[in-house]
Amino acid sequence: MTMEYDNFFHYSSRLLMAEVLGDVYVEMSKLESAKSRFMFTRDLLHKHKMLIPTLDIDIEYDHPIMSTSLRQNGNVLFNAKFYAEAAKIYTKSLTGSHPSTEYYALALANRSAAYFHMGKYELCLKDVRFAMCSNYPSKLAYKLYERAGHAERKLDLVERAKESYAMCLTRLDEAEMSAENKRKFRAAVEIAVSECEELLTAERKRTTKTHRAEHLVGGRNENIPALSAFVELKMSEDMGRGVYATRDINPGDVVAIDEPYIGGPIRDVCHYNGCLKLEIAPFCCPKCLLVYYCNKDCMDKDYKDGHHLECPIIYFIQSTPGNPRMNELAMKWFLIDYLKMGLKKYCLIVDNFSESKIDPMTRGFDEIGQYKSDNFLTAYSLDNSENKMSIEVLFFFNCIAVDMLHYLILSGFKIPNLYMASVGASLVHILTVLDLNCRKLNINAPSVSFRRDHQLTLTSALTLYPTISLFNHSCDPNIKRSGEISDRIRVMKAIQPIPKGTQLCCTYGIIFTRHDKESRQKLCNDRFYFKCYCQPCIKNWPTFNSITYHLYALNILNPSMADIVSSECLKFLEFTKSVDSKDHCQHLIYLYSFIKLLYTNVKRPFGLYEECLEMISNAHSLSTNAISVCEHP
Ligand SMILES: C[S@@+](CC[C@H](N)C(=O)[O-])C[C@H]1O[C@@H](n2cnc3c(N)ncnc32)[C@H](O)[C@@H]1O
Repeated sequence: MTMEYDNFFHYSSRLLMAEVLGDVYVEMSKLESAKSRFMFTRDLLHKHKMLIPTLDIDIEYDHPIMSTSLRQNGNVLFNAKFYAEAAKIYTKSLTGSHPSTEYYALALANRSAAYFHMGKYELCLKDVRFAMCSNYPSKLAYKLYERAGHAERKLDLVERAKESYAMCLTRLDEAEMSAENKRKFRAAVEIAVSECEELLTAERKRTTKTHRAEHLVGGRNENIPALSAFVELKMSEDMGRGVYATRDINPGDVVAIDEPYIGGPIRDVCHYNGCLKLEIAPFCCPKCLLVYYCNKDCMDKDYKDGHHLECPIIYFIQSTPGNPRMNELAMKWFLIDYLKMGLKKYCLIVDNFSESKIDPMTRGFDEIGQYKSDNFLTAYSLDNSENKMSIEVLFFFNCIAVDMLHYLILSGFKIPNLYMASVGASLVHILTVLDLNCRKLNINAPSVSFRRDHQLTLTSALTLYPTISLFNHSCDPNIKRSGEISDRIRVMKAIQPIPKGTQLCCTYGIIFTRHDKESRQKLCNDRFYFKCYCQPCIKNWPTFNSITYHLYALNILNPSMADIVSSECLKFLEFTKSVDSKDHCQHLIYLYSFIKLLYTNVKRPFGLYEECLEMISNAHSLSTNAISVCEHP
C-alpha cells in the first residue's frame, strides 16, 4: 500500500470479534464488480451496527476558569524558561476550552511562544495560524504576526517573514501600549523588515540567472499539452505506458508543466482547489472551523465548489481511519464533480468507465484525442491500485467509502438507491487512484543544501497531477521537479541527458544511491505494488558508499576521451570544494556540461557522476524556492 494507513484494523477488529471476518473476505473475493463489493460492505457495516447513528458530537469542555488557571500555570513555567513543560500545560489548557473562545486562542498563542523557544518553528507557526483564526484579541494580534515573522525567518521563509512583519506593523495601531513602547517596538520590527529585504535582494541577485520563464522544450505536445513536443507516450511490457524522448533532451530542459486536478491542504495552503496558494491562510470557514483560505474570494468560490456539502461532515472525514487527508481529498473530488455534472450524469460516466474495456494507450484521452489534466475522465482513468491490493486492503477501502457516503447521507445529501452503488464504487475508485498517484507537496525548511545533507521538509498539501502521473519510476531518475510558476503549477526538468528513444522517469522517492536493491524492490512492492524494472534494479547497481570514485578504475567507454575526462573530473573535484552551497544555481551550466561529458564517456555507476547528479537535483529543488515535491505519496 502506498500510504501509511492509521488504524487499519478499525473495521476488521469488530468483525473479527464477531468471528465473521474470514467469511467476509471469502465472500468479498467472489464478487467481481466494484459496485457489488461496495454494496456488500455497506450491508455488512449496517448489519453489525458499525455506522454512526447521527452526526451530533458531544464534546464536553471544562469550565473556562480551569482553562485560564492552567494557562497561568503554563506562564509561570514559561517565565522560568521551562518551555517544554509550559507547552504541555498549554496543551492541557487547550483541551479544556472550546475552539471558538478567547481562552482557546490565548492558550494557542502562548503555546506558539513556547514552541518558538524550543526551536519548533513549524509547530509555532501552526499554532499562530490557528490562534489568528480563533478568537484572539485584536489588540494583541501584532504579537502573533511578529512571532510568525521570527519563526519564518528561522525557517528561511524570508518572503513570508517580510509579509508577517508588515502585518505586525499594520496591527500595531490596535495595540494597547505607551507611545514610547510602540515607537521602540515599531523600530525593531522595521529593522527586521529591512533585514528581510536585504536577504531577498541578495537571493534575487544569486538566482536571476536561473529564474526565467519556464517553457516546454520544443513547445507543447500536440496530444498531451502538459508535456513537451519532444516526447511521446509508448507502451512497454515491464512498466505499461511511459513517456519517451523523440529527440535528444538536455539537462535543464523543461519536459512537463502540469496543473493538479485536485489538491487538499495539510497546512498553510488555501483550501480552494483553484488556488492552493502556499501561505498562512488566515480566513477560516466560520462554520466548520477546519478549513482555511488566503482570502474571502477563495472562501466563497470553494463554498460553491462543494465546501457547503463537505462542511457539515469534514470533522468526521478527518477522523476516518486510513489516510484521513486522502479521504478528505477523495470527498472533495467527488463533490466538485457531482456539482459540475449532477448525480445522473456522474453515475452514467463512472458506470460506463468501469464497464468499458479501454485500450491502455487511449486511457484518459478525450474524444478528440487530447490528454488534459483538467478532464474528469483523465484523472479518473489514471493507473490505480484497486486490482493490485490484497482483499484485506480492498475491504478496508470499501469500508472507508461506505463511511464517507454515510456521513453525506446523515448530513442531508439525497442519493436515490438507484445510484448508491455507482457513487460508492466511484469513491473506492477515486481513493485507489489517489492512493497510487497523489503526491505530497512539501515545503523545504530550512534552506536546501546541494549536498546530501538532511533536508527538513514539511508536507503542506496532497495533490494529483494527471499528466505527471504518466511518468514511470526509476531508482536513477532523469527528470525532477524544478522551477516555479505558481504554488500549484508544477514544472519537471531533465537532470541528466536523455537521448532520443530513452524513457523519461522520475523517482517515486526511492533512489539507488541510498537504498540497496533488496530494499528498493521491497519499497516499490509494498508502497506501489510493482516490481521495479529500472536499470539500477536490473543491473543491481551498488549504493553510494560502495561506488567507485577512483579515476584509475574509471570505465571509460571512449578511450580517446580518457585524458579529457580525467582532467574534467579533477576540475569537478576542485569545483565541489570551492562552490558556495548557496550559489550552485549559478553553476548549473557547468554541472550540465560535466554530466553530459560523463554520460557519453563513462560507464555508470561512478561516484563523481552521482555527485554531480545530486548537485543538479538539489539545485533544481532550490529553484522551486520554498516548495518541493516528495515524489512518493
Ligand atoms: C503513476 S503510474 C505510471 C504510469 C503507468 N505506467 C500507466 O500505464 O499509466 C505507476 C504505475 O506504473 C508502473 N511502473 C512505474 N514505474 C515502474 C517501474 N520502475 N517498474 C515497473 N513498473 C513501473 C506500475 O504499474 C505503477 O503502478
